[in-house]
Amino acid sequence: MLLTEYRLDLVVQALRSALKMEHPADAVLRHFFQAERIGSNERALVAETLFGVLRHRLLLEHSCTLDDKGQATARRMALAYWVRFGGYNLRELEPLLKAKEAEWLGKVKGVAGEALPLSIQAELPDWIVDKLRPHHSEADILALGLAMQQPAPLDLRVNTMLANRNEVLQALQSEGLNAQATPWSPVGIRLKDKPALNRHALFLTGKFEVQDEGSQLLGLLLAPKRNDMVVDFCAGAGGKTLMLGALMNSQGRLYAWDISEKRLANLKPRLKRSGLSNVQPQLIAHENDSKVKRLAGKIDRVLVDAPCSGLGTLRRNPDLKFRQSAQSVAELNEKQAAILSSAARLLKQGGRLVYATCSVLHEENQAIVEAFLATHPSFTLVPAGEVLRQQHIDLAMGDYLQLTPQLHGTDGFFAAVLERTGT
Ligand SMILES: C[S@@+](CC[C@H](N)C(=O)[O-])C[C@H]1O[C@@H](n2cnc3c(N)ncnc32)[C@H](O)[C@@H]1O
Repeated sequence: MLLTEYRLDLVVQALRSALKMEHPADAVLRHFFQAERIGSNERALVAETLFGVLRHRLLLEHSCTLDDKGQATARRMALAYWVRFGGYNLRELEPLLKAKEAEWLGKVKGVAGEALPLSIQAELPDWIVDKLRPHHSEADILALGLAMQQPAPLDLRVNTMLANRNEVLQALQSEGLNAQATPWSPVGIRLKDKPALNRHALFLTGKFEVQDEGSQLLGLLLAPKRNDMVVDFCAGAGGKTLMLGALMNSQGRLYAWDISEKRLANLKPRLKRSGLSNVQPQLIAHENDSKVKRLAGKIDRVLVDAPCSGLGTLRRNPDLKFRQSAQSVAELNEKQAAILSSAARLLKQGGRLVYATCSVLHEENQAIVEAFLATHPSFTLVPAGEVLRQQHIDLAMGDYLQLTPQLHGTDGFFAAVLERTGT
């Protein structure tokens, strides 16, 4: 796309807001597009550059120190991004450049990435590298960081209440879309490109929903049965609730709880499309809400999709690594432990709970589960690998489900399967 002063100016305006990190990048972009009525080419350029800059922010900031100006302004970050990652050459940028910028950008192009510190190569701030180091090799941290710099594909889940995977797959392929069955989830479809699907007839009629394959595997680990009583404790807008409801064939009862009225409201239209009639969305005040006491010991399956740092979703939300911090993770850890121990009260003997996050940090994952097991002797860890085998899913895992983009092509997910074996 031709780069003009006008287009650069739009990009700089959007980036200035995003780089403040006061709001999530996708919200910044939404507000920007509402305020600026711009053409589709400009929208694509602004979105691509904004997310690209956030993905590569550490290297770009380093690049901004390579001349005597040294400042990482929105303009310089955008120019450096275009030269280094956007596929533009200096000649294409020339008409936009001020004195000495061409010289500086020549240096940016030549930076040898391999010689930079791990944090910059992996595009993970120091506080995240520090948290990963005790549990991962440097090579693994780098592989994770590099995989998180790639945009994610678009995964769909076929709603088995209304369609089967082949039918949806064939329909999408016949429209010329590059669609493949996902490797592990039997109800998933992966699209290589990211077409806008929110007006697609199969979406509007509830035959598919957008859901990462990793998230689908969490539902398959919980494996609710048709007439079970199930609680989705942190249901949000219901990404996983809808899958659980379909796995139950719209039978039994599925409570979708959350403390956020807004998120539960977003579940309503999705629920309507899905054709499910076994889901009951309910607002709870906090994890010790009286509803927990009322249903204690009565529930067959509980999903705790805990609030977390979201660091497993950096492909989609690259700004999270700058919006979270060691302190916010510590606060989340307290919440995660409190939610897990309260939710566990719901289970009847023999019942199953899945604790899950979309984080790659040990302290949000294994550490929470280990501390729970140490203080709750009536619960036993069931190896996730074993549950996957029972579900005929050919994915090798040990005690925990641990998914990463570099190994599995999914977002980063963690899950532990716990069973109430005692009273
Ligand atoms: C990871 S998100 C859930 C995403 C959702 N399960 C999905 O698949 O779309 C975590 C959710 O936990 C909710 N939450 C936070 N604190 C909670 C609490 N104390 N009890 C229940 N839900 C809580 C948040 O509002 C948020 O919607």
